[in-house]
Amino acid sequence: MLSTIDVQKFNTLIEINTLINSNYSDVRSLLTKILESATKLCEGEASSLLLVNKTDNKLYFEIALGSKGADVKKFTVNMGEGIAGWVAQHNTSIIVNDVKNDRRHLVGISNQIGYPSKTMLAAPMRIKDECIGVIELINKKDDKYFTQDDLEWLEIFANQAAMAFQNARSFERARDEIQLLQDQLKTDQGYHTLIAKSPIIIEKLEIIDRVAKTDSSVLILGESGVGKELFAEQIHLRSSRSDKPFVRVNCAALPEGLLESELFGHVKGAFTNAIQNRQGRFELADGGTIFLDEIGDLPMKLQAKLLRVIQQKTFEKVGSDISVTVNVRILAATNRDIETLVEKGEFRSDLYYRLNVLPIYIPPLRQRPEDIPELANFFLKKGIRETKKHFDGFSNEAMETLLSYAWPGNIRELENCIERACVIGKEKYIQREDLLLKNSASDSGGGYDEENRSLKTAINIFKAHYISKILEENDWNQTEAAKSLDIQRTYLSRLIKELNIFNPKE
Ligand SMILES: Nc1ncnc2c1ncn2[C@@H]1O[C@H](COP(=O)(O)OP(=O)(O)OP(=O)(O)O)[C@@H](O)[C@H]1O
Repeated sequence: MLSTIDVQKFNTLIEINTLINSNYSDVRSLLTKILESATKLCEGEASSLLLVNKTDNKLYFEIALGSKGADVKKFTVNMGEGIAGWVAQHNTSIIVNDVKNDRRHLVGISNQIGYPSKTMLAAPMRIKDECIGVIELINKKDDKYFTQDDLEWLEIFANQAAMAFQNARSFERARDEIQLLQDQLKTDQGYHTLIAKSPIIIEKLEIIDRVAKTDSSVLILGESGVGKELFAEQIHLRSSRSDKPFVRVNCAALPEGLLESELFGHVKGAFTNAIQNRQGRFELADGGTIFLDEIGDLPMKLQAKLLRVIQQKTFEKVGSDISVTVNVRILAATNRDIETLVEKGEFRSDLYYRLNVLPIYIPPLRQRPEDIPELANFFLKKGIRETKKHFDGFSNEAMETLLSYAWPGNIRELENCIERACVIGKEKYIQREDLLLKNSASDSGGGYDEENRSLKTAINIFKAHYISKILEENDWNQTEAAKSLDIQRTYLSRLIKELNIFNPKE
């Protein structure tokens, strides 16, 4: 008859099997669950799961449980070195109940983390007889010894882990491949992949879905680099015009004369270099969508012409008085404070109201940290493709830095940062140093890392955060912000300098 503990073990196995068959996508939590179960059922105090990296023939701690788990993860083990290395090299499981006197034991790691190993149990994770990793349990509870029975169970768990790992890896590879192909397809068609994970962006996409079905103009607002152009693409791609052209124009890129001809075209002889008739972007976009980026920089004269296109769908080419009629949906974007431009008389209010029928504000990256890991991994895959290097991801410290940085340049800055890290980083994980970022919570007031944990640093980080927030709420008007903060304006201005507070609108 089965004992209670066996029933518990069998139930755990069934539970793990169900998970393996249902949740391929999150391999880390699955492996953690397997390791936790093995540790609990074999009564270990601590445990690790190491994976073999064939490129450098080393074992990396993928998961480490127990009081010193976080410390262990910094180490790597050479093939054949230590008990885990021995198990990987010989592809055999072992019980070591007198670790101190076992030649294979790596004293270095135990000493450095201050966690003496007395007893150990280790089993290889095998796929088609090849060892791809090792599970090891450390110190049987209550100073007991590990038994043959424990070892047999650990082997079963190690097999489960190997199976889960293999399934998840194939799943991830297929998913990455699909994403890469989709991305390639989009790039070939001139579009970008939009990564969205945070609830706030998912909500924006839902709004965009609804907005896309209409023909109204849309004004997309947000700081530089937040992805306004990608949202414009989504509006077009989700609309009934998606099989028609999507034409982009940067209104700040050209001087007034050239921009007019670029937008509306010209006829032969309209100006010195007009040697033949030329279609403008509005005509090229006929039936589709035009995206006017940096609309806040559109010169007054062209603002009047644009207003007419919106109201009457007609315009004249430069040098012609014949009206051209087009059916174009207008999307516009700006990172400038357009309301202030209207107040100052630099942007026509009638055009603003026409464009602003459906305004969509894209929040800066610092307000949606959930997007950071997803975006970072997406750019990492692009970096891998371009540099042909093999990165498996980011070290924990690197990811913490990405998450705590303020990203004044938003996603564009993150993209550049990862691209650079792929070039300078060494396989197989991107390290914090490769990011070339100050490890700061707000790009201001100095970094906050292991060596720099003083109260003064923490206070400065808080001050920088808080002041940025108040400035943002007051549209970066220092007089107003100083009033809210109840300090002198001159003192605020000094703090801005001292704490390196950056105005993203400048
Ligand atoms: N959600 C996202 N997923 C993937 N890539 C993104 C995302 N958002 C932005 N990017 C990338 O970040 C970069 C900046 O995006 P984009 O040009 O759309 O920003 P913008 O808000 O229009 O900036 P600007 O105001 O300076 O014109 C681009 O390379 C874009 O592909």
